[in-house]
Amino acid sequence: MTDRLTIRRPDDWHVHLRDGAMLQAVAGHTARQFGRAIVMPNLTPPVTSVAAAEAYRGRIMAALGEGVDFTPLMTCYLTDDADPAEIAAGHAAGVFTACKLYPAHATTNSAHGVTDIRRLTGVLETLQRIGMPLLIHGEVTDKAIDIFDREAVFVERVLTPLTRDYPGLRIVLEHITTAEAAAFVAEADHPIAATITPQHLLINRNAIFDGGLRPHAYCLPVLKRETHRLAVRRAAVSGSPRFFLGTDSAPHVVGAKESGCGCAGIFNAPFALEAYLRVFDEEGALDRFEGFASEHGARFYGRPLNEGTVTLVRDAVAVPDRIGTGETAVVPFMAGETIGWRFDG
Ligand SMILES: NC(=O)N[C@@H](CC(=O)O)C(=O)O
Ligand SMILES: [Zn+2]
Ligand SMILES: [Zn+2]
Repeated sequence: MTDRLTIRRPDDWHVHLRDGAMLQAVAGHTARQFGRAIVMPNLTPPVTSVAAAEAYRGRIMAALGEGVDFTPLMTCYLTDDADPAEIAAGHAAGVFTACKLYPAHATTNSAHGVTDIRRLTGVLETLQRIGMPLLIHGEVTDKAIDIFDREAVFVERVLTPLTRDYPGLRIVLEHITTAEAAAFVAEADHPIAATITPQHLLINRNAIFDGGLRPHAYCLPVLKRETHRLAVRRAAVSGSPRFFLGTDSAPHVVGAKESGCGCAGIFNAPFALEAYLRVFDEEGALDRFEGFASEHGARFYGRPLNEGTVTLVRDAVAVPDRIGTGETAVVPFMAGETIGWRFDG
């Protein structure tokens, strides 16, 4: 039995670092484990300009303080009026790493998102031409579609034609949750990849209703049934370079979760690597963990692999019930549970 695992320093290819007091509270958790992270732009207001992204990057670095070796990779939130010239300029200047497509009203802070992908023709042509990745929250927003089917329907109705119309467009389907999404990404004759969260690997939709309503297990795309969790797990440990780590760590203050209309989002940053490693351990795939955590994403994004390493040790680590106080009090993923691995730095 392997009791100690050292891998190249990993990256988080999908994270919400928020702003203000919450940014101060959570940024260090991500920077402690990861060398780089793709930072989601769904602030209020959203990050839609080069200037806003540069300012946000500055606030992230200020929150971390001096001497922290961490690179936030910034993204541009696409709206119906997104300007291809601004996006291309931001990419050329090294400010924008990717663009993020939120279908309007699909998830937290997506009210300014895209109402119809056909409005993005100029943007998509530009992204394809300059090789800039399009990151997608892949759910249809049609209220007539059952919430558990919205990702699979998105793959069929939106993603399939998108890959046909833009054969060179680099796409990351974010936080996949279904067998349909995993199969599409694995098999498509297209430059496409997917991020996978720890929660979609470790729990299924029963967790939302386990003895009562569990708001801290609620995220979007919503957890699916067990067969989907198993399909996503197989994809993660398959060794395919198209699947890589993206925590989707999405903190909401405890009162916003434990509410008559609780926010979607699971805060998993403090024990992210430990949670993922548990999955690879259970699957007998420890030898594939480094690819998933530290190599596949960097290669897809055309970035060098990180220097340096991190080490995880087999150990009983208790996840606290709550982290922080007041306006930054959050309940972490797996609160009150014990994880079998400890991050050793
Ligand atoms: N995943 C979530 O449930 N929530 C995210 C938004 C998102 O990634 O869709 C958030 O910003 O809170
Ligand atoms: Zn999302
Ligand atoms: Zn997210």
